[in-house]
Amino acid sequence: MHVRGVEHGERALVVDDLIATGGTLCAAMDLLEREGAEIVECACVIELPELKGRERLNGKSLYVLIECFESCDSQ
Ligand SMILES: O=P(O)(O)OC[C@H]1O[C@H](OP(=O)(O)OP(=O)(O)O)[C@H](O)[C@@H]1O
Ligand SMILES: Nc1ncnc2[nH]cnc12
Repeated sequence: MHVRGVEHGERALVVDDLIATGGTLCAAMDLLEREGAEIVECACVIELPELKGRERLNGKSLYVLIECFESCDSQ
């Protein structure tokens, strides 16, 4: 991942298509925070709640459109 053009104190919304373990969102937040951004919220289209990615976000607000449980896979 690569960050450019982030100014200290800027407010950031981190958007990804999917949250599974939360590793990707955490890495993105770490990178932005190191550049001085303030993460306001995260948003994803799909959450796989059973992988508990939300718990890795240090209490950061996460908005999702669809929660997909393992039982969704076969439907
Ligand atoms: O919450 P995590 O466990 O980090 O997983 C979520 C990430 O996994 C997928 O990307 P992937 O690395 O599979 O590649 P992609 O960008 O090609 O979709 C997805 O697009 C998220 O970015
Ligand atoms: N467990 C998972 N299922 C589907 N897509 C993914 N992308 C990253 N982890 C995934």
